[in-house]
Amino acid sequence: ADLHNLTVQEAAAEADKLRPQLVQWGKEYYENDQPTVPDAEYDQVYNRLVQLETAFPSIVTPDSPTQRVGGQVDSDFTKVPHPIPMLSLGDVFSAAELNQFVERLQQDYPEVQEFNCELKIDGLSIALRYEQGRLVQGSTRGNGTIGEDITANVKTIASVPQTLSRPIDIEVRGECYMGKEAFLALNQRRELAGQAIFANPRNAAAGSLRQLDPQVTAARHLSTFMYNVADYADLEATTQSGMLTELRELGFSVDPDYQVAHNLDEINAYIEKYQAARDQLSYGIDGIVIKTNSLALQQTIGHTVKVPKWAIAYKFPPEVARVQIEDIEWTI
Ligand SMILES: CC(C)(CNC(=O)c1ccc(Oc2ccccc2)cc1)c1ccc2c(N)nc(N)nc2n1
Repeated sequence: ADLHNLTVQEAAAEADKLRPQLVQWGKEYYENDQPTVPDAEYDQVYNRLVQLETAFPSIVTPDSPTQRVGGQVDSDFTKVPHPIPMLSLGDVFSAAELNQFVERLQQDYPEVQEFNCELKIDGLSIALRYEQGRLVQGSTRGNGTIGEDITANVKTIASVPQTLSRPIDIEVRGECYMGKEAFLALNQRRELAGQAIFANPRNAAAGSLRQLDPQVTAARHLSTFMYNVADYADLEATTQSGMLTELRELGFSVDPDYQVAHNLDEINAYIEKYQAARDQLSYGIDGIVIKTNSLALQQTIGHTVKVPKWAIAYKFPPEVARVQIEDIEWTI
């Protein structure tokens, strides 16, 4: 029944029915990995219990599944400010526009002679904060200046290091994504359970990260590729490519496909290489990011309110889902 016309007693009665159900399903899931219900059904019942307990805090019991360590009762996540904003990227959709961007940049700043080319992974941006080399907070990009706290969830992602190789304070940003295989498997499970499937890997990753229950996130096989440091003052690197190498040495998962380019021809060769290899990659990419390689020059060139002026995203046309013609019913 709709939350608003429930009495406290009715809410308590409904919650008392849902809890043992979730505990039972949780046991099947976490102990012998034999869930009798699909994730989506678990999520649905869990979120109903969260709604009931949020609307009627007096009915919360200490043993409620929502009170598990790391679980959060409030359905909206704690907000996390990004003092150093997580900027967006300007987009271009053709070689001509890309050439224009590079030529104009080199006209304004002739000293720009090196670029770093990186894949643009089809996921969502996250920030990871470490103190003395230990993970203390994970957050989503949100609107670039305010994100959501997803610390408990990022801790379940295998590629997120809990401890770095050096005990430094650092905030690292990158992409959280779901690989193609994990995406297809998840959608097959949801299809079998008659649940709505995710339209693309990005939505699947976002839905999996924004789970109130970290154990559900853990089962979604998320991956990360880190690509930026909020304040790189303590790093040795003086270039974007060097910073990525240093991030890998610190223990982060970094996409190895980055490559330094010295001119438009080398940039275009990189783009052609990955446009051709797109289907073979184990994760989705929606473009290529070209950055001025020198970190000092990045600071000189600067940024607008929303995007850096020393980087551009060259976007690929959206991958079309191939459907065999014989699968389509023709109405004559
Ligand atoms: C370049 C940047 C926008 C990150 N950089 C920033 O967010 C950023 C943030 C503050 C900056 O400068 C400031 C420092 C202090 C205060 C304000 C701004 C500069 C860059 C970006 C965004 C998305 C990317 C993506 N999907 N894939 C790859 N491979 N790279 C990406 N790179």
